[in-house]
Amino acid sequence: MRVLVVTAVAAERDAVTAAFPHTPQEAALPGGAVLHRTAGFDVLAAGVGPAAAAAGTATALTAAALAGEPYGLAVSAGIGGGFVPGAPLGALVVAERIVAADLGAESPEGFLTVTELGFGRDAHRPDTDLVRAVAAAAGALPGDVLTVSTVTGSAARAAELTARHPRALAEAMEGFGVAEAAAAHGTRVLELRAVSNAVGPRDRAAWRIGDALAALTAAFRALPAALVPAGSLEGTQ
Ligand SMILES: O=C(O)c1cccc(C(=O)CC[C@H]2O[C@@H](n3cnc4c(=O)[nH]cnc43)[C@H](O)[C@@H]2O)c1
Repeated sequence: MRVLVVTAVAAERDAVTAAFPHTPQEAALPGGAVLHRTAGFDVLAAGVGPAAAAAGTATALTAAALAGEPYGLAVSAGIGGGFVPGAPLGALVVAERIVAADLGAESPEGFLTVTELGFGRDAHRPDTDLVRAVAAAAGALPGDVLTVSTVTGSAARAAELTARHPRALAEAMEGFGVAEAAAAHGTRVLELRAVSNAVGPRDRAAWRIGDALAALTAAFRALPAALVPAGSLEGTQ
């Protein structure tokens, strides 16, 4: 089975495909997005945010299903903000839970999750064995990864998220969208983030994007070893 990897931007997509020896083959999806296919992994730069991620993931999963070659796993991957001190710059984080951290409602008593409001779910829990295998193979830290629509830019917001999600190691903007689309197809999901910046007061000059992209490439070099025993790469080359 093949693996679908969904990133936000092209630089992240290219960091993933750089892990593999062959030049990726390009394949157009309905609607015009382009998959980069290599060594059992199809990588899609679907855009920034959960809506773009869900739309791109659903399109790729549907196209594969209609072609009679469904994916065995969808992976949300890219750079992300790390909560200090648990996830320093350059660290890799694999999601134990993929959490929609700002999907819900404010109330005088505090934030209400979409689950508390009675609609759908506010978190997906990837397969525990798969998470453990990826953590061991790639040297990734297991913890919660938050999906937010607005990048955290203040100490107060970082503290609020940490109080609400004490197991959070990273935040990014796409994981929950990928996970919702994967769940709709009955496809397993993972989220893998390389930490480019600390979650907190905005300081774009301090982002270490190059180091994080290099960590992402290293993680995907290690990933096949973790996925073969789990059956996600059987029958691929
Ligand atoms: O400017 C560049 O060269 C560049 C190269 C690769 C990626 C980027 C991005 O800006 C990616 C945006 C993407 O990154 C995630 N992200 C990173 N840090 C955070 C954060 O602190 N909070 C939330 N999201 C973060 C996010 O998933 C964005 O989609 C630029």
